[in-house]
Amino acid sequence: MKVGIGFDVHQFAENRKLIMGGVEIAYESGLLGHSDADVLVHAIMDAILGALGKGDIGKHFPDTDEKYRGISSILLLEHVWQLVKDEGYTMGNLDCIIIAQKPKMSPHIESMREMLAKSCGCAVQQINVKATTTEQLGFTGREEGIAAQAIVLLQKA
Ligand SMILES: Nc1ccn([C@@H]2O[C@H](COP(=O)(O)O)[C@@H](O)[C@H]2O)c(=O)n1
Ligand SMILES: C[C@@]1(CO)OP(=O)(O)OP(=O)(O)OC[C@H]1O
Repeated sequence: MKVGIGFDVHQFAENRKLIMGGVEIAYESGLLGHSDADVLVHAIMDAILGALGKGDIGKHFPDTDEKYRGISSILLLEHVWQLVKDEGYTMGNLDCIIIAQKPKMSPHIESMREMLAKSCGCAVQQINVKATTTEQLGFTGREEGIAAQAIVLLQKA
């Protein structure tokens, strides 16, 4: 078995789509990034790469490379998941948390789980997505951005 953790933060920006766990959420602003800035998927990829001992997303997908501009992070996750398969591992379970004052994530959680399970070739039941506010405290509480954390357990296939 291999375990890994991931964490990421992106700031809010106007005229950007809000993509979370591969799901587009209708909201007044989105997140800024070189990619689609899907902060949840970024934390998940870092957790997976950590479990594999293969660095982080900045190493695999540098933000200086134009080919990643505006790219769907779900596509990047599918690439990372191929590395898992190449190493002979499969999903044990993935747990993650979105730290956001707004918007409300709960209506979108099931769609996110389905997207993530599809990308990682596993059952929805192996993926858990949670959300919390920080009770108006800190940068997330001031609605300056969104953070996400993830932990993954990989098992030998
Ligand atoms: N952006 C968010 C934040 C929270 N939720 C849901 O609300 C519950 C209560 O959050 P607290 O921060 O007040 O503890 C939380 O457990 C989530 O179910 C959400 O959907 N979106
Ligand atoms: C995903 C990448 C690559 O497009 O870009 P961003 O969307 O800026 O995300 P970040 O978490 O800052 O770092 C990884 C990047 O290399």
